[in-house]
Amino acid sequence: MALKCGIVGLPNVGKSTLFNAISNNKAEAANFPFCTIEPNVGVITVPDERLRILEELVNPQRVIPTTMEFVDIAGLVKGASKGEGLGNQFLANIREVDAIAHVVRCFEDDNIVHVDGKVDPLADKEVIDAELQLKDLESVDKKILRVEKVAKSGDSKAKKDLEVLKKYKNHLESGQNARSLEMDAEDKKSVADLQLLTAKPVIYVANVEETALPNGNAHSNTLKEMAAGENAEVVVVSASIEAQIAELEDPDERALFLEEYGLTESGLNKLIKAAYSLLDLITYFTAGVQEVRAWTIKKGWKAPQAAGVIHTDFEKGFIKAEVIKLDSYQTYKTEVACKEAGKVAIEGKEYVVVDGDIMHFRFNV
Ligand SMILES: Nc1ncnc2c1ncn2[C@@H]1O[C@H](COP(=O)(O)OP(=O)(O)OP(=O)(O)O)[C@@H](O)[C@H]1O
Ligand SMILES: [Mg+2]
Repeated sequence: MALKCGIVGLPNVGKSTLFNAISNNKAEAANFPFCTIEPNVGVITVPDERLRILEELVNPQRVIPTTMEFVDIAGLVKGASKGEGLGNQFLANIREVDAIAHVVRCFEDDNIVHVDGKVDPLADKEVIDAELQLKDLESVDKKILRVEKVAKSGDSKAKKDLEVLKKYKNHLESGQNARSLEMDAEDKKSVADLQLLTAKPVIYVANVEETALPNGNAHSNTLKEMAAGENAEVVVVSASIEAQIAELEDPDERALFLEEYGLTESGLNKLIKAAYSLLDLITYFTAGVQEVRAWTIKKGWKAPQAAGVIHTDFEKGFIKAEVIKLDSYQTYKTEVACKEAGKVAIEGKEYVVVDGDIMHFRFNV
């Protein structure tokens, strides 16, 4: 289940700098099985302190974190929805991602050209939003044309679709993003096939100058105020610093570097984690002497479905799951000791996996 987060924004705002930092992370995770990489896609590991805790307890041969993909989508400009600056191609790239990291320039630097002449995070954000909205409007209009005919013939599903589509049309035409339209899950089905760009969950990345770390500057604060109104998160990073951090291989050196900038964690890590939870993803672990491993599932998944991420046979032949909580593992140190202390729960098909569960599946093939 590869989660893709697209890096979107105006040209020259720091997207590639950020992406390069991410790609360096990918090189670090090079011992990964099954990662095919396209030139514009970086497969990165999802940072998780719990893996280190498990590693110390279990002392396995290898530790395998879970991964996520970042896609560097080239800069969008005004008119992108009309094909300006290869816009259509880039917009098609956005269609394929699950979440959007919207990079907004918040750094002042006269040497770095801003496409619209001045640093103005809200105006920049609106340019991007408007292009995505126009593209969505195009999708909605096309579907309206199709559905209208069927609706006229009295088809009740088409009538309902039409009603929902018109709501989206009005919403988009008033300059708003599809994600802010309140719709129940049933109604949303009428637009699900369109994969609306502005319906995708978004995180804003405020790219500030390094002297503005750790808390950001006036520009990033403006962005935060805006984002609060959208219930969206803002991650403050300095892309150029992130690139430097990514080049440091020694964790101690990294920690020192971060400390110098008053940071406890790299902006990239924060961004990855934020993207992960934005998509309602959670992690469970398997822990054995051969391998300690993190697995990604969606919040709310039951044990058999979660087991299926490891192997389809695990899902098909699911019998039971043994579940240990991380704090029990930390207290009792081994699986055997956990068992003796009654801290291994035996769960059935209806068990909803909780973030951080350490799972052992029993199955039949
Ligand atoms: N936080 C920052 N502070 C100062 N300069 C920065 C910062 N982030 C990026 N830059 C500089 O901004 C310039 C543009 O960065 P970059 O190439 O990453 O932008 P981009 O968004 O990928 O542009 P494009 O859409 O054209 O590919 C680079 O010279 C980079 O070093
Ligand atoms: Mg670039």
